Amino acid sequence: MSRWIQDGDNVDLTNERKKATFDTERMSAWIHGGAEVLKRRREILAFVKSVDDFNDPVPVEFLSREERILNNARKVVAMTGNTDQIDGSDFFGEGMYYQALTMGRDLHAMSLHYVMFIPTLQGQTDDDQLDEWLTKAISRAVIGTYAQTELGHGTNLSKLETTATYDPATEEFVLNSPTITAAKWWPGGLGKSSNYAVVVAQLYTKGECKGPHPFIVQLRDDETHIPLKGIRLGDIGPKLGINGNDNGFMLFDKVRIPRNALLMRYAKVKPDGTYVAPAHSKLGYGTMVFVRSIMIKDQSTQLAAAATIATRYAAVRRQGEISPGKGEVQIIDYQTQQFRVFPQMARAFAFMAAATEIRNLYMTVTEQLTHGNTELLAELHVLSSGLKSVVSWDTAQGIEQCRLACGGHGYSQASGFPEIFGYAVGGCTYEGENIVMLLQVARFLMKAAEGVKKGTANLADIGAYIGKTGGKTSRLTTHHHYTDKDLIEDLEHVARKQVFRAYDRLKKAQDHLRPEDAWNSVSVELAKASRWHVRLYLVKNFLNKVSLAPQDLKFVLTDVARLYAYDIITSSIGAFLEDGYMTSQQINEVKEGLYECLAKLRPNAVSLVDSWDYDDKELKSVLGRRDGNVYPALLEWAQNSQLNKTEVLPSYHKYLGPMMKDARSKL
Ligand SMILES: Cc1cc2nc3c(=O)[nH]c(=O)nc-3n(C[C@H](O)[C@H](O)[C@H](O)COP(=O)(O)OP(=O)(O)OC[C@H]3O[C@@H](n4cnc5c(N)ncnc54)[C@H](O)[C@@H]3O)c2cc1C
Repeated sequence: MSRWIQDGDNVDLTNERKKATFDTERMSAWIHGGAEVLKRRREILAFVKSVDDFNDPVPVEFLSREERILNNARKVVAMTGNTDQIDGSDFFGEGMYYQALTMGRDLHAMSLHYVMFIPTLQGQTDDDQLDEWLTKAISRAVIGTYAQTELGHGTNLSKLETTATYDPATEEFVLNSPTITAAKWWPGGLGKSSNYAVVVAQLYTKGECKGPHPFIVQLRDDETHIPLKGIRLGDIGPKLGINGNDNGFMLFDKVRIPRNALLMRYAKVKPDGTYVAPAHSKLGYGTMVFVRSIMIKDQSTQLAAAATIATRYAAVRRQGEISPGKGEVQIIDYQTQQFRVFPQMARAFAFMAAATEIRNLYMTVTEQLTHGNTELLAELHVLSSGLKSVVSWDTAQGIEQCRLACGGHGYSQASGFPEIFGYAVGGCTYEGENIVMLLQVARFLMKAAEGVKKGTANLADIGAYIGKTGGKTSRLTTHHHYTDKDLIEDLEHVARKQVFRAYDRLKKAQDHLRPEDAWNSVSVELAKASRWHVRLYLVKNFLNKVSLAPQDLKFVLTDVARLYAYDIITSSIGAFLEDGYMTSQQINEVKEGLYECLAKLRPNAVSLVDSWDYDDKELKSVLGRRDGNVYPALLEWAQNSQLNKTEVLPSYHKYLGPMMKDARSKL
């Protein structure tokens, strides 16, 4: 390697960092919730880096699936020995950082254990069950997963086919998969790792079906780990991403489980088979809401990682010329490049701000529920469903934009993008398919619109704009005088208009169609209304958070927040023009504002992404290296390829060599 010296063109990122107009360290503290949290995060990172078992001997993208699963399992066990250092059960806080550093864009044998199994036990068991199961789960004496989805049904829970039929003679439930489509399909860690699961099955008692309920079920023998009699289990095979996880399938053949396997915090079955219904029909949704809430943080972290890679690489990479004779240009100086990458950075900031809010709301609701208060449950359900949908969607698209912005090297696994995308895009589907989630949000919006029309609406915070009467035209004059208040009013106008457009169309359709058909016939408009509702929330929340930021950070954060909002407006120009609410001149003003933000963010870009404080070990991207020393690192990374371990591949000897030899002999 020493024979070839470094190309003098390679950019030292320290020069980029000197251009920043703010203090990166202070920005990092602001992002992470204070200097103390940032310090703790760094301590954890330093600790994890110091333990050999947490590190990957070779980059995981070079491993087979089995090797990846083994690699992850080793880290899980290393984590067990260090739980006093790292509490992996706190997925809002340190657990998340831990995830990011050690497993990153993969899930491991115990991911579902922490994200779904333990939270379900905490949320759905009665006191006796909690005593029995939580200690075992937290100590890792058992590894659990969450098995709800089936081969035939995921979204439509009411049509799940797995049955749990109560037998009062033995005080047991009989778990059964009557058909192939009843096979549980997808649960993380089910294929080979977990020995327990929360299984969702249709509860039958006294000849009546009471709908889907959660049961705790042992799947594998404690000693041998072989599936128990009557349970067929396996791995579902390779996927687009998350291949270090053994997502599994499972079929039951009349498996008997005790009565108290039913998680009985809300619904109960008495020994004689009498069913006791939960006090509130939505109480069982707690775990889903929890996971959706943490997903906002998780997704924003993935988009931030992608934006970090694309921004740093854009500062390193030189291509083409702007002024002849002045040498090749850092691609970050092209406006088109800024237009592609900076909005992704802005989105990641906006999503992180929302993640903090939704976390706080989740905590409040959980506290209220312990006192039997369900007042905010619906709001949390709507907000978490809508945010989950919009954020995961925009994250997936944003990652792809970042990848494209890195040209050919973005296509290499060395960039990190394939792993990031493969992981993040799964979030569009699990925990509620995105469109289905938007349609759930739309139910709330249609109810709110109905209330406004009838004068009975009682709209708190997030839905209040639906009941407002806004101006007929935008107040925007020039982008220099475009206040946060004006901007929010403009977005509120479009969101409100879409809510009532969907509502009016729904009402019209209901005149001649059955309610379900009417709903389906306007569902594209309904989903649109939900998207606007969520985007409005994201902008409002971000602007508000920025308005409370320290003065020295506020300048640059305002550019970031404005870019986020302007990008939303300029991506949907028609919505602002169609009813004459804005003129094309006003839209041009927004565009000017956007271009100005790009130019203002250019000198701050590298430092802004630095503020997320990713360590190279976390980022796992050759292109996104903190020191910008991309090219030698790419050559070194490629040496990991199995194909480079031999001078000539056996395939040459077996197929290609003889073919060419034969062809040569015939010339
Ligand atoms: C990476 C990954 C991990 C997963 N982990 C788990 C796990 O640990 N445990 C578990 O139980 N499950 C898990 N799942 C399954 C996941 O929860 C389901 O895939 C998800 O709920 C969607 O259900 P589905 O696959 O049946 O999609 P479908 O519902 O069949 O969706 C297919 C299409 O139909 C549309 N559609 C469906 N219903 C409607 C409707 N009512 N109105 C309009 N359009 C509709 C959807 O929008 C979508 O476009 C995982 C999935 C993935 C991808």
